[in-house]
Amino acid sequence: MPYLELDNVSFGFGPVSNRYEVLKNASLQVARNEFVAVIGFSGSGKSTLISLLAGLEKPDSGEVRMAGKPIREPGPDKGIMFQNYSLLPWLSVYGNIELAVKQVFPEMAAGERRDYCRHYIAMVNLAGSEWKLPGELSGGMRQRLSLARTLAMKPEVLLLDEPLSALDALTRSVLQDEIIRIWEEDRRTVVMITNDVDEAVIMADRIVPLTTGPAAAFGQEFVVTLDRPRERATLNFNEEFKHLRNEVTKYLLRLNAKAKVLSSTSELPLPDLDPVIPGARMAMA
Ligand SMILES: Nc1ncnc2c1ncn2[C@@H]1O[C@H](COP(=O)(O)OP(=O)(O)OP(=O)(O)O)[C@@H](O)[C@H]1O
Repeated sequence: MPYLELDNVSFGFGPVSNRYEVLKNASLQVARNEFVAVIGFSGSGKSTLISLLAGLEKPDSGEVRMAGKPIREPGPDKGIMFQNYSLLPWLSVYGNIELAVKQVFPEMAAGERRDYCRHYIAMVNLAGSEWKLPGELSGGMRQRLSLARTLAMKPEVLLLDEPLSALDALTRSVLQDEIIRIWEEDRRTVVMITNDVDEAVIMADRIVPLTTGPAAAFGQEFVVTLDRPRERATLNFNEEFKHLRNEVTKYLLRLNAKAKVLSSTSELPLPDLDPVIPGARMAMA
């Protein structure tokens, strides 16, 4: 049985009469402790997918399930990490983590909580910065803090919504390695949204493209069989890595080309308005 599942899910925004359909009949199955990367173009519905998996949105039809039960609301069993950090700016590194830990483990004794928070701060290499405010941290450090906070809540499922997209290439690769190192030590079920093919191949067990919207669904999936740990320095010379990267890229380009053809041949409904003629007086009813 899959651990996390989207079963024929459709979801849109707006009133029924004029609904913008983001996902249509989308189905995805994620095994327990699997690391799945969902890749897609901007606007295809990736963040919407994360909101559905987190229980922040409900499908119009179909069902989203975790461990066989419908997901009805957000909860600490589903940890989300957004690209914009969502940290509390008035709390220190330690304070941000402690607040989350207090919410999830209210019965934890003060001494144990201190050690627990420090453990996660050290895990993401932020020891020494624990009394700094988010505003005093670099973008990469904020992402680390956001990751530590999510992990400290011990969620069963990690939902990562383009967690590294705001970072420069170097910091991004350091954090990719860090997320993988932590995941390998303490495996969880992960769904990571990304728009970066290399990131998906380096990190994931499986890559699932989202077709271009509207009415997006999941396309052809790619299984990543590269051994772990994956050594970034040697991957560039690895034939399997290069082949997979090319295949995923080619597939995404085909999807994009198909979407362009469809949008150029589909008819656009125009509003039924009288043209405005410069200089003409408007008739008042
Ligand atoms: N609250 C909303 N109300 C109406 N439309 C929305 C809302 N949120 C998203 N959309 C629309 O739904 C579609 C999918 O949005 P979503 O944010 O899921 O895409 P995305 O793939 O995550 O995009 P990006 O990669 O640019 O962040 C877009 O066309 C967007 O305009």
